[in-house]
Amino acid sequence: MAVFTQITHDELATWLTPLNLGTLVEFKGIASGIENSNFFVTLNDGRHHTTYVLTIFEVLTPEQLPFYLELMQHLAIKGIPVPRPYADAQGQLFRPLAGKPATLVSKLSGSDTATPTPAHCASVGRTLAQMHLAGRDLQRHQPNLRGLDWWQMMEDKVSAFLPDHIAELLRDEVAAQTAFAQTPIYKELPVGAGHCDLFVDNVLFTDPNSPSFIDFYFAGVDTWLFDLAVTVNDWCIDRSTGELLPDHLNAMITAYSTVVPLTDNDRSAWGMMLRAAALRFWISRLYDFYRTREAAMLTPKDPTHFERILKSRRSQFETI
Ligand SMILES: Nc1ncnc2c1ncn2[C@@H]1O[C@H](COP(=O)(O)OP(=O)(O)OP(=O)(O)O)[C@@H](O)[C@H]1O
Ligand SMILES: N[C@@H](CCO)C(=O)O
Repeated sequence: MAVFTQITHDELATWLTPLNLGTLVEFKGIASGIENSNFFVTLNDGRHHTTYVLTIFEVLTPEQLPFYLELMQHLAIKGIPVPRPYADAQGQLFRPLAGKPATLVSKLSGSDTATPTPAHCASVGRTLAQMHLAGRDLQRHQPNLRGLDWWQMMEDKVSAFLPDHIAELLRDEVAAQTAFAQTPIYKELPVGAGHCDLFVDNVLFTDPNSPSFIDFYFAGVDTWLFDLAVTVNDWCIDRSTGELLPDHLNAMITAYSTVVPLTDNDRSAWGMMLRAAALRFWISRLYDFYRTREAAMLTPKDPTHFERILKSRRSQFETI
């Protein structure tokens, strides 16, 4: 279930009026997703029925939202296949609905794939690189809020729940990433707006060559290589072992580097970035696992999947 906030037809119709997109025909909650309340909303502009996606933000604050929504708007205007948020006459991209910030964005076609192939990986890699280039002139800046500072802050909180040898792994990796962030190799990596959560369930396809990216609500300014590593760690793996699949990996890296060439420095950093990307989601899943159990709300995602991926990447790539 992913409708945490209930709304009425009248309440929504009133909220939609300043967008001037048409009259409300119907709306229905979207079942998947764990962060926000999402609805498909159908409007009639006098000639056509068009369906949009309404998101009510359950956790994100009005201070954090402008970056995500302006990034999506910026990318959509530049032709990157992402949802376009709609503004009212004052240019506001979100306004309160049922006491929480809410936005209306375009609905993209297609569905996610349960079985990524090298062809999917190639189109995702190419589009990710195009997205990185298109984001270079975005004016607004917000760091990846799930970056190194957050890992350091979360380490003690989640360690409390872990057996000693697993807490030791966590401590060791956070320390390795802290040291790596001080190296010239890290400091030379290209930085810009990234999706930072481009998992298989956040990409919709009408065919394997036409991906659209959704769910930008963990986006942030980080190294482009970290964004690519997050993507590789979900798209180019054997899902039971977490091991990298060479054909998927080659397809994604080759397609990405056709648009944004990878440098020798990028290659030197690659192993640590794959480890960083695994660490980021291991920590967030650990946190959600214990927090969600307390709240008894949703089935949490499996943290041991990323513990396994981190161990595998650590055995493959040494600390720099
Ligand atoms: N712009 C869109 N166009 C089409 N479908 C969308 C769009 N936005 C969301 N969806 C649908 O709604 C579902 C849930 O959206 P989303 O993944 O953003 O939820 P969430 O709770 O924010 O995310 P998550 O649990 O992945 O962090 C998606 O899997 C997709 O099916
Ligand atoms: N992609 C994240 C969830 C947040 O979108 C995960 O699989 O842990």
